[in-house]
Amino acid sequence: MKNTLYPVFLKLDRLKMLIVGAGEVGCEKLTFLLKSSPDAHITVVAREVLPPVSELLEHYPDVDLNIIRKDFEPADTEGFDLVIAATNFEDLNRQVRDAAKAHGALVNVADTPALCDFYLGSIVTRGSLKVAISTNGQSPTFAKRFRQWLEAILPEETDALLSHLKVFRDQLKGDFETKVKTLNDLTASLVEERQNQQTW
Ligand SMILES: C[C@@]1(CC(=O)O)c2cc3[nH]c(cc4nc(cc5[nH]c(cc(n2)[C@H]1CCC(=O)O)[C@@](C)(CC(=O)O)[C@@H]5CCC(=O)O)C(CC(=O)O)=C4CCC(=O)O)c(CCC(=O)O)c3CC(=O)O
Ligand SMILES: NC(=O)C1=CN([C@@H]2O[C@H](COP(=O)(O)OP(=O)(O)OC[C@H]3O[C@@H](n4cnc5c(N)ncnc54)[C@H](O)[C@@H]3O)[C@@H](O)[C@H]2O)C=CC1
Repeated sequence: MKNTLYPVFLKLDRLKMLIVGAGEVGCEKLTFLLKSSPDAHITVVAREVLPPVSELLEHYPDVDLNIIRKDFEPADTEGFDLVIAATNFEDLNRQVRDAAKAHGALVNVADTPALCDFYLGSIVTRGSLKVAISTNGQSPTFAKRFRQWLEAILPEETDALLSHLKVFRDQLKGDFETKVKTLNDLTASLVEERQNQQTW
């Protein structure tokens, strides 16, 4: 099966996100979102809210997380750029999707991949480096395990290396072509030395 998804890296501090449903799945999505993007602006609308969701407010004291305990109404999706439907009712999730689409948002429907405009991925972070993993919806568990494997093998000094490269990059003189060649020559050993060292 060909994976035609196109990954992008969203600046969630500039967007408004709504999550409808705050059970196991809403909580999981929210936890991973905040872990990666604690500067996100997130509103949660749910009839009932699991305690771990409210506890996130203690874990991220500066977070812009607005938890509203109420039944979902279509008007709740107004003004949001991204909407996640994570209730335990398929029909309700579809209603959330329809309302969100009518308001121009991109939608993720947790129980129905066919209705999703985007999927959430497994995420590995090492300072400035971020790797997003998707299995095309085939096996989120594989995505999770692959994340854990990458987390285990990525050296701690990865972020320091990126910082050094940024300093070097800023100091480079010459035209674009010369800069590209210098940076490629400098980093060639990263690929050569590591090739065939680690396998999945
Ligand atoms: C399509 C997608 C839509 C979306 O949610 O965005 C989707 C859909 C579904 N997930 C289901 C189940 C599980 N999901 C997880 C975990 C994760 N799910 C995530 C993403 C995605 N899940 C998107 C595709 C990603 C891709 O392309 O690979 C991760 C990566 C990111 C995140 O959630 O933030 C996160 C791991 C985070 C991490 O640890 O790094 C686990 C494992 C666990 O929790 O241990 C299970 C149980 C085991 C199993 O079923 O595999 C079900 C069945 C529900 C049911 O049966 O009722 C559906 C619906 C369906 O497939 O029909
Ligand atoms: N994408 C994914 O990674 C996964 C998706 N799922 C699917 O996600 C869905 C949700 O599962 P859980 O979180 O375990 O369910 P849950 O029962 O723990 O939580 C459901 C949430 O929806 C809220 N809700 C229900 N009716 C509502 C209404 N009218 N208005 C506002 N909020 C309402 C509940 O109060 C609760 O907060 C299920 O359909 C499940 O199949 C399950 C596992 C993983």
